[in-house]
Amino acid sequence: MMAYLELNNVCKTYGEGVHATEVLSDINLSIEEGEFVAIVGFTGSGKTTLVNLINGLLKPTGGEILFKGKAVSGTSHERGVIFQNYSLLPWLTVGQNVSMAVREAFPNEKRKAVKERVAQYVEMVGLTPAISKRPKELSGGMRQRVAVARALSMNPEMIIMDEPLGALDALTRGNLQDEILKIWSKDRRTALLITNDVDEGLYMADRIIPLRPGPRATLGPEFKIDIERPRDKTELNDNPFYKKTRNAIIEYLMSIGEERKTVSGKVYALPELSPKSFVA
Ligand SMILES: Nc1ncnc2c1ncn2[C@@H]1O[C@H](COP(=O)(O)OP(=O)(O)OP(=O)(O)O)[C@@H](O)[C@H]1O
Repeated sequence: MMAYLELNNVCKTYGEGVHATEVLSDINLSIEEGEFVAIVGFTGSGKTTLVNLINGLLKPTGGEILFKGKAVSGTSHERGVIFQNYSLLPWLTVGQNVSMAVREAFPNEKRKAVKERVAQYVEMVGLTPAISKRPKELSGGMRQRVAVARALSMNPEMIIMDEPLGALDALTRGNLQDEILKIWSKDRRTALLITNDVDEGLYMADRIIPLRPGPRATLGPEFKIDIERPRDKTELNDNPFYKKTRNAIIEYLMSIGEERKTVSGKVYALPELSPKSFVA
């Protein structure tokens, strides 16, 4: 069977000649429709580059990226991205930020239908009372909710998340994880989450794949997260499979971190690995 998203021997080099840096090297990834995959990577290892390649903002230097069997060329509303920095337009209200996306994705939709769709997604992320506010009047968590609403309002088949919750406090982060999971499980959109937080990946994904540190970053072995959904954070902490998998991933990340350090003399920041007390 053809995979839903497929990366075959994908490489990405920035610059040319002596200034060339191969950021990603030989990336092979295959995601099935409806799957939730998390890629856990080190800071600066090329996570955003990978997102932009899959999204179609960047072209691979080598290899191919197939979405539903066709080579990705440019961005598409079929793939919605939630960026790490919200990227809201500061002079527009919450409703207007979402509306812009809706009109772009559904150019033929009538005003009333657009308005209804905007209201629906703003409601979904619990921001109806703030619909007329501008980004500067919102907290970081609220802004990220707008970004989530905006990406989902375009009704993408696949949701790509580039460290979407990195800047948020633990409580807000937990709430938004749950909201994204709720939306994802409702119609099982294919989802790709890029994160530096192993626990976030363990809580949300079906599979975790480490991105080895760059330059020439490549994907490591996958870890399957065979834990029933919906998952309960408090129970997860006592789940032997969860503990075993978490340890295995962390051990793997630490070992490649050490390897790189001795190879390049450079220090790479590790993803968040410390044990966490989950907020229920
Ligand atoms: N347009 C560009 N030109 C040259 N080098 C670039 C460009 N974009 C990114 N890089 C380099 O590629 C490497 C990977 O960058 P990228 O932003 O993909 O990493 P990241 O894992 O998303 O980082 P972070 O965790 O800090 O967000 C970095 O060393 C960066 O300096």
